[in-house]
Parts: sequence; C-alpha cells; structure tokens
Amino acid sequence: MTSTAAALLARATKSRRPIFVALAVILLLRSRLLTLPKDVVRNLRRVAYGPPLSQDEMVQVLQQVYLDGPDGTKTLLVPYRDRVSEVTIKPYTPSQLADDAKNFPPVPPTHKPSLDKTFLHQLKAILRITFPSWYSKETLILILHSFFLVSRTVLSVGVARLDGRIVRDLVSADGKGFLKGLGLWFLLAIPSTYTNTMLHHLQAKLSLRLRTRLNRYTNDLYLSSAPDLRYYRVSTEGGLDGVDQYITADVASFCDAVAAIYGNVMKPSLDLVLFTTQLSRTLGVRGTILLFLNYYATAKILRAVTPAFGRLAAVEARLEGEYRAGMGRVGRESEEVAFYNGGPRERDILWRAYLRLIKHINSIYKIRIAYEWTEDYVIKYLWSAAGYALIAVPVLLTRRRNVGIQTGVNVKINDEVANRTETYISSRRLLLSLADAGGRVMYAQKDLLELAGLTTRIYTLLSTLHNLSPLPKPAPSQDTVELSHVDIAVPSSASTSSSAATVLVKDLSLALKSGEHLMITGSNGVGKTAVARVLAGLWAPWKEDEDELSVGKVSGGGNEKGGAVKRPEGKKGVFVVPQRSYMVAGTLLDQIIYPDSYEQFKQSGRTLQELMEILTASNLAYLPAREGGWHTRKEWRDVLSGGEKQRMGLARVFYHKPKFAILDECTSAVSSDVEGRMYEHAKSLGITLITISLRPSLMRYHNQLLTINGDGVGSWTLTKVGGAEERMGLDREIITLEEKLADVEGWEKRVKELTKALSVQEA
Ligand SMILES: Nc1ncnc2c1ncn2[C@@H]1O[C@H](COP(=O)(O)OP(=O)(O)OP(=O)(O)O)[C@@H](O)[C@H]1O
Repeated sequence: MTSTAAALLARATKSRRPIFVALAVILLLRSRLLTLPKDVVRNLRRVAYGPPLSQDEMVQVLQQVYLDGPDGTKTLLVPYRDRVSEVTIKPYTPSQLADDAKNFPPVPPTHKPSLDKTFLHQLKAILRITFPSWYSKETLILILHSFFLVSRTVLSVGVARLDGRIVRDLVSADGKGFLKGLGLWFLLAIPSTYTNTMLHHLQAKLSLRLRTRLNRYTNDLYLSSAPDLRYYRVSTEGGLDGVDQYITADVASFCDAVAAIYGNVMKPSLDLVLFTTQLSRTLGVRGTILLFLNYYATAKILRAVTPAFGRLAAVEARLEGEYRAGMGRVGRESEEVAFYNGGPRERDILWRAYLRLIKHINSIYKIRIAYEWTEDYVIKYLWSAAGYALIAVPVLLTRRRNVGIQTGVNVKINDEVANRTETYISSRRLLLSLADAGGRVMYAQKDLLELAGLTTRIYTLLSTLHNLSPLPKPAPSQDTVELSHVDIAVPSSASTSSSAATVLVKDLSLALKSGEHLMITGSNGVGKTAVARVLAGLWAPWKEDEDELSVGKVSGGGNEKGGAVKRPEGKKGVFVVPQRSYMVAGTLLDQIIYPDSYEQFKQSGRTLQELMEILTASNLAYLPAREGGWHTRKEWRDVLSGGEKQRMGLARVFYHKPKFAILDECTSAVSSDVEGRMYEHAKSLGITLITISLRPSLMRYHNQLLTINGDGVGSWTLTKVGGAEERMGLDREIITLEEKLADVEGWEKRVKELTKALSVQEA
C-alpha cells in the first residue's frame, strides 16, 4: 500500500515537474519583481485592468454606485485603489419571493430548537437559498471540500500504516527499510498538510459564499417596496425586534456553522467508518463487536449529559442583539443624549444589557464543564483503555497459540516481535485517530444543536418576513385623494389581541381634488400622522371584527368593512415628508433627489442648474458652496441643522413635484416667513398640500380643515377654511378671548397687592 502511494507520488511529481520549475522560478524572481520600477508596474496594471480613473471620474463612479441593466440586473461599481471593479447582481423579483413563501410556514411560538424534523425542514428551506442549484459554485466548493475530506482520511490511514512500518524496521534493525520509510514519511507529509490547508480554505470560502447568497436574499426580501414594505412592518406587525442582529450577526454565524458542520460531521464520520474497517482487519470479529459496543455506550452516556445547546445559542444571539441595538441607539442619537448629559444613564442601561449577555454566556460555560469533562473522560480515557484491551486480544491470543507451536517448530522470534510491534503501532495510531474522530462526532452533536438554534433564528426572520401579507393597494385615481368610511387604528402583530386596539379615527370620509389643500389638526397623539400613514399606504384601513391584520385580503382600494382609499399612484402621486427629517447616506445631491438614484436623476434629464433653483426656493442655495460641491459625502444627519434638514425635506417635494404632498409637521423648525414662501412655491408648482400641523398660521394656505378630536371614539370634523362654520368658530374664540381680557385689570390689581405684601414681609 505504501509503495503504491510512493509510486503515485513519484509519478505525480514527475508529471508536474514543469509546474514545480515555474513555481521555483517565480519564488526566486519574486524579490526582483517587487523592485521593478513603478512605471513598469503601472503599465502592467494598465494592460491587465485598463487605465486608472482620474479624480473626477472616480467622483462620478462614487456618485453613481450602480448601473441598471435592461433585464433588471444591477452592476455595482466598487472602487478599488484607482480603478473600479464591476459586480453584476440580479435581484430577486417580488414574484420569486412570493413563490418562496410556501417554504416558510410560520414558526409555532412554542417551538424550541432541537434536532428534530422541524430543524431539518427549516434547514432545508434555508439551504434552498444558499444552494440554488446543483451547478452553483457553492455546490462545486462542497464537492471539492468532500474530495479533500476523503483524501485526508485516506492519507491518515496511510500515515498510520507507515508509522507501524517505520517502527517495525527500527525494532528489527533494518536500516535501509527505516530510511526508505522516513523518506516516504516526508513525501506523505506534503499532500497531508496541503489537504489540511485546503480544508480550512474551502470551509472559509464556502461560509462566505453562503453568507453572500443569504444576505442578498434577506436584503431583497426585507427592503421591499410597496405594497410589502417589510422593513417597516416587521417589528409592529411581525412582532420581530432587533432585525439588524438577525440580518448581520446571525446570518454570518449561521453560515459559519453550516460550512463548519459539513466538515465536522462528514470528516469524523468518514474517519470512523474507514478506521473501523481498517481496525476490524486486525481485531477480528470479536474485537469489532466490542468496538461497536464501545460506540453505543459512549453515545448513550453523552446523550444523557448533553445540554440544550440549540436553545442556549438562540438566547445568546438574542441577548447579543439587544446589547448591539442599545449601542446603536446611543451612536445614532448621541447629540440628544449629550444635551441631556445622559451618558451615565445610557452606560447603566447598556451595562445591564451586557451583564445579561455575559451572565448567559457564563452559564453556558458552566453547563459545558460537566459536558466536556464527561466527553473527555469517555473519549480520551475510556476509549484508549478499550483500545488497549482490543489490541491486546489478538496479540495475547497469537502469543498463546505461538507458545504452543514453539515447542515443536523453530520460529524466528525477532520477526514475530517486529510484526507484532508494527501491528501494535498501526492499530494504536488508528485507535488514537478513532478516539479523536469519535470525540469530534460527539462534539458535532453540540455543533448541530447550536446550528439548530441559529437555524431557528434565521428561519424565524425569513418566515416572519414572508408571512407579512402585502398591504392593500389603494385604488388608483387621477387627480383625487379619497377616503371613504375608513377606520384607523394602530396595526398590531397577530400575536397581540386586536380587541385591545383603540380606533384613532372612526369612519373617516373625505375627498380632496387637485388644488384643494387640506390641513389636518388636533392635539398630540390623536392620530393625525395615522391618517397620513393610511393615505400613503403604510397602514391598512382597520377592520374591526378581524383577529388578523386587515391586510392581504383587500385589493383595489380596500373593502366595505375596512373602508376604501383612492389616490394617484407612486411618489409622483402622493409624496410624504415625515415629521422626523431623514438624511440618506450619500452626497449632497443624493439628499435632494432621494429616493431616486443618481442613475435615475441622469435619465430624467434634470440638471444641476435645476437642483440649484430648487435649493434657492428652499432657502438652501448656499449649501453646495459651503459643503464643497454636489458630490460631497458627509454624515448629513449631523452636518445639517434641524431647520436645514426640514428645508431639505421640502426641496425633495419641489424636486419630485408630486400631485399631492403630505407635509407632517415638517416645517416646525423653519421660520414663518421662509415657511410661507415655501408653501407658496409648492402651490405654484401645482402641488396640492395636505399639511399636518398645530400652527394656526398655516391655515391660510389651505381650503379644508380636518380636526381629529381625540375623544376616544375617533370622532372628527371636516370644515371649509374661510366658510361660515369656520368664521363662527373664530367669532366664538374672539368672544372667549375678550371675556378673558376683561378680567386682566382685576388680575393686575391683585398682582400689585401681592407684591406689596411680599415687600412688607421682607422689610
Ligand atoms: N408603531 C406604533 N406602535 C404603537 N402605537 C403607535 C404606533 N404608531 C403610532 N402609535 C400611537 O398612535 C397614536 C397616534 O399617533 P400619531 O403619530 O398619528 O399621532 P399624531 O396625532 O400625529 O401626534 P403628534 O401631533 O404628536 O405628531 C399615538 O397614541 C401613538 O402612540
């Protein structure tokens, strides 16, 4: 066997001679290549990758981010040094994602991760994403990995046999044989070590590829556009918190675990089979039966002491997520925290989250002590003892037989001892490898349980996202926004009782034609923004008598129970500027055109001159000069002041020129004169305004006033501004104020009396 291996190696070495020569030449020349003149290196790179980009071109590339392909593909432009590499990706289509939903039925709330049928089902559903076909690169890596795993085991058997042979030659003082064995030892070491390195490399590569696949899928699913808006609804309607932890850390851990589990289970299992086969040749039937009894006993003992690693891993991931989310919150809202000087308080909160995490990890470590102690004891010592016993059986039996034979025949005792030593050394090495493989198989159970925990996390994420049924699509209309008999309530997850939901606005009906501007007012928290959410399609109209969300079963503007919504489609139809300003990651230009991309901006034929006019109308004309141009990248959330951010929100309205703009208290930090000018400008662009505000001064830009009363029963009133009702209301207010003014004289007199009394006391 060993001579065959050596022959194979020798043949391989011979046939690969040119490659070895080339490698040696490269190694020798390496230092020379490194010191080549810079312009030669530059020219070589130019030939290989094309000319480098100028600074201007690089700025354009950074602005562009990606190119849209005609077939829906996106080519990402990834800057690297002074060049750009292109990565083409094809996003999943909404119909592909909808098709996949059947693979992700909801997880029962009582489910605990363990090695059962549910785990296999969940893993299969996820692996369908990571291994899309038999011809994918991931499958190829797996095949290659398997090849190296088998090679590794075969080489281990070779090493064990060679080990025995070398010691045999040593014991029988065969110098030639010993040297030959040593030579083979070094030769065998080359493929053995290479195989090990490749196994690590392929495992890491597989993990990374799986992560990329899963990330792309999750991102396409999560960041879905209307009517799905899963990123917006996953927490309120799906009841899933800390999604960022799921998508970033958990996906990475899951992929690492999957890539590792293959090697961790496959390799030791293969080792077990191969080594047992090899050993059974030496041990005979009785020995092999004993070996299997040994396996059985070990499995039983370890099963009894194995803790619920899956559940522990899932809890650890959740606690890790909570701690991470806390850190993220402080980073995001650092200025607010700093104004309150809330550092120490935040530290306490974060410290508590960290301690909970650490306490849990510590408890895992403690649980592991008992498990690992038993495992070590059983695998290392019990198996070794069993191994000695197993090896001793044939040796002792042969010896006894030989002793019997010796009396009549002349036997070469030296040869016998040498052969016995060879058998002993080979078997011992195989047994040690077997113990190691056994240990890893047993440990793989722990890995499998941890994988079950991570699988449950990823499956929960994907199934929650898949099971958010699309929001009802508002019925399209040309130039009107209409709500008829709509009830509005905070959407809740299916797990929270719908009877607990209070209706904020009941039976709301209004019709707004183009040019009829509406103002929505009412106290804080009465549901003004809620109306905007329904109009924008973020919330479905509420259906009272349903346990589930009023989504998914409604189309064409709602149904009779939930009321109906009609509006012009898309961001050109209704554009919302929310209460909290949002600044996107990117350049100054990106802030104005958001949510459009630079590519869309270029395709629309709009110019920088137009953007400048928009900024002028928003009183932000100074920004490009102040910030260093249109393509400057900054953390705009921190760079712009509160008022500037609000003005930027209106600049977006001027850029997109929608038919209707919902302005949700988005000018509260803008001075009234600038606010007035911007309102007039919006109107001059033909935009119909729906303003949510508590400022009476804004009433003059509107024709209708919707007041939400906040009386707990969802009542509301809709009046024409400037109409008889409105005037009567104002008259009533004037009378009340005049009555109050009449008392002022009396109050002033009383203040004087009190001041006098105080000064007498002090004297
Ligand atoms: N995601 C949510 N989860 C739970 N409750 C919510 C959610 N969104 C809104 N609410 C509740 O719905 C009610 C109405 O909220 P909304 O934002 O519409 O108030 P508003 O009238 O716009 O108030 P303000 O003038 O303060 O902006 C509030 O009581 C709020 O607490």
